Amino acid sequence: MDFFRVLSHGTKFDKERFFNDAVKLKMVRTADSNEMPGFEATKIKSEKILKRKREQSTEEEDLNIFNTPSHNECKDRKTSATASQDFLGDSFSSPSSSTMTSPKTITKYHGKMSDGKRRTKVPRNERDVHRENVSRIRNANRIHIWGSDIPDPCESFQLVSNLVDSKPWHNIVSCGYQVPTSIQMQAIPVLLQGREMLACAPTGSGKTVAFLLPVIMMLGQPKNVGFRAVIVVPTLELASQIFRECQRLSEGTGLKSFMIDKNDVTVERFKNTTKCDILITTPNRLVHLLKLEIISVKNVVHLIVDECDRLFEGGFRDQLGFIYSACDSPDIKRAFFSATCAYDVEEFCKTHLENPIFLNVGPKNAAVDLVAQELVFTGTEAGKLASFRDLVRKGVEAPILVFVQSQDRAEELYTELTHQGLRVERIHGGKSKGQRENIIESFRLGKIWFLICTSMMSRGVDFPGVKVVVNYDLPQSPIEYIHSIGRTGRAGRTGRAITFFTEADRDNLRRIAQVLENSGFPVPPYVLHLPRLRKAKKGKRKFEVPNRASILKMSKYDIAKKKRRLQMIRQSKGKLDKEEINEDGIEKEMRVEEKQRQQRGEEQKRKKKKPRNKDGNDSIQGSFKKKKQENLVKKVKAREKPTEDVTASLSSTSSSQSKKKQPLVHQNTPRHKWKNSRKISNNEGKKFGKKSGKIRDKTKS
Ligand SMILES: Nc1ncnc2c1ncn2[C@@H]1O[C@H](COP(=O)(O)OP(=O)(O)OP(=O)(O)O)[C@@H](O)[C@H]1O
Repeated sequence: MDFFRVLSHGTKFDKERFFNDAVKLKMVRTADSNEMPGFEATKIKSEKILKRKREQSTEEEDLNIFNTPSHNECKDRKTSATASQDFLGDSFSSPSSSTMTSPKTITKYHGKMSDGKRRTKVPRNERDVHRENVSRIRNANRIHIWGSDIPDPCESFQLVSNLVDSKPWHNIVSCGYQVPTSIQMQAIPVLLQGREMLACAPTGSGKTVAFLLPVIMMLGQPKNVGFRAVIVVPTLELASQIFRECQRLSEGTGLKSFMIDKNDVTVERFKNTTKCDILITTPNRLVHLLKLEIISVKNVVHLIVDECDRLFEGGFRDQLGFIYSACDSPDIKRAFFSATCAYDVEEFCKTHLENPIFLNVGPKNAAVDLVAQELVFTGTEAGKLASFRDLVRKGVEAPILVFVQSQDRAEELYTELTHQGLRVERIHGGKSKGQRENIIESFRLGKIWFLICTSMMSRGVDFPGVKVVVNYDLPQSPIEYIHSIGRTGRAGRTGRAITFFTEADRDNLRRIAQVLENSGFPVPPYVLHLPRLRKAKKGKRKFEVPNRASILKMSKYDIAKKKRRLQMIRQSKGKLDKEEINEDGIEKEMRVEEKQRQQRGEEQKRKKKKPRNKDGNDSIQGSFKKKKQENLVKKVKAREKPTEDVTASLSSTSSSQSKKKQPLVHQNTPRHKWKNSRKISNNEGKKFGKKSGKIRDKTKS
């Protein structure tokens, strides 16, 4: 019998059709069985049919989440899973099962049976009650799950096995997490059971804790054998955010986490990584290090891929494949997480994961319902800027994230908005790591109100305070849209998302409008009647971006002038504090500005403190005046001196000079003496320039 069970694991055994065989194999309870005396076999059979129908009606709802082409396959597997559960006996043996609603024997009126016989009141056993309880929790939390031998969800952190009073428990409490979110309720028990899974849950629903907590709990104590868990994410910003969260949750456990954040690949840097247990990285950096054989992932037993649908795109796909095959420990357990799920990922998980569990929270690929979404037609690019200014003028709650299509457009919008005196910054791939970190930190601290960013920031990054997201340029796909608006409305908070569109967005508009409509927000009817994008074009559009007119309203001359000015300012700052400017962080720049301001202030204070002269002049001015006067006196004296000398020498011989100045004397002096004096005065004119000549002329006249 056991051998038969093992052989038929996962297959469907039609107990209705082969009822007699099932009775022989003791797969169904009969009237003769000791467990349920007094019931006829036929009654049990009909009860089973009814029960299955009941289960199917609730479980079919769950299956709808996989309405991809693999839907039928999923359905078959689901039935087989249910069958295998029946076949293998009670599958609800997780620790939390005992803490569910206390089992009672309840009787229920089942209605008319399929064979037309009058219905009976059927006593329901412990297992039925338990199942109903589990599906009640799942339905209430919109948890849709598929797979075999699924553990029960846990409605509170206390119900997670071995968590209470452990170090991670204290960390959970100190983080202020009181109850698990929907994804945490189900994903934590699944991972703790050592199962492989694919999980999709809305943005901001706490997926990070959902995978970090079980990984930390299962790693237990540090072992000094190198990395035992690897978490792969698409961006550095997300990596550092998860690294921070990991450090918070693993505090006191002795586990060490490590993030590959620099391009520095020297062996020295990774020498001590054997003491680290959890590695958080972007795929390209890890692949690089693996190829250089600087680090090893041979002991990795937990591989977590966050934002998995993004990592299945473009160049990331090969890198992920490399990491996947490098983590080849026989005990490896893999889990894939994202807010949006792609068909490729599902197919991959179905074929490559071992007995996987598929988990979905809420409707598949939908925007988070706490965000109010708006579509705004702006006509042209100029209209966008006007609409944005209008938004600001009317009053919009900061901080605000503004998404644009490219780095260039981020720079252009930044230039335009800085004119308004808004506290704006931009962040994109063109910025260095240090700059990006500084900007994010300033944004978190509220020093920046408007952060202009590219799609690089649309995934995973958690700014709990962001109330409004503006899609200045329409995102390229509904998936990108869902992630970008998911930067607001996080962890149960509400938010607002405003999306601008122009005629250039004709191709993508319909698909994005569909997301709004599905969430119940108004969409102009004409948008929903736009022609569908052909499949071939749809694939291309992922990499094609609409040609948009420049955001800048200034002329090229003004832009060049402004650039020159900025350069000059930068250079002058560089002279002041070269080191700080080299880092080019906002805070540093602010500090430089602050320093300059302080210097200016001190100078002014010093000026104010200086004593003033009686006549109200500053002492400096007074002394300057004094000096000027002295100089003048000196000059005059210098000019006067030779004349005096001459007159003195003359006066010794004659008093012609005095006669010259006093014509009355002239008249009285003898003629020859006057002549001599005239001669001397002529010489004097030659000697001291025209002035004396002029004087002479005047005297002549
Ligand atoms: N149980 C909890 N109770 C309250 N807040 C929580 C809980 N778990 C996580 N959070 C908070 O929810 C916020 C979002 O979490 P997280 O970044 O993990 O979301 P996510 O699902 O990964 O989002 P995204 O899909 O955008 O990456 C964080 O600020 C986190 O601190």
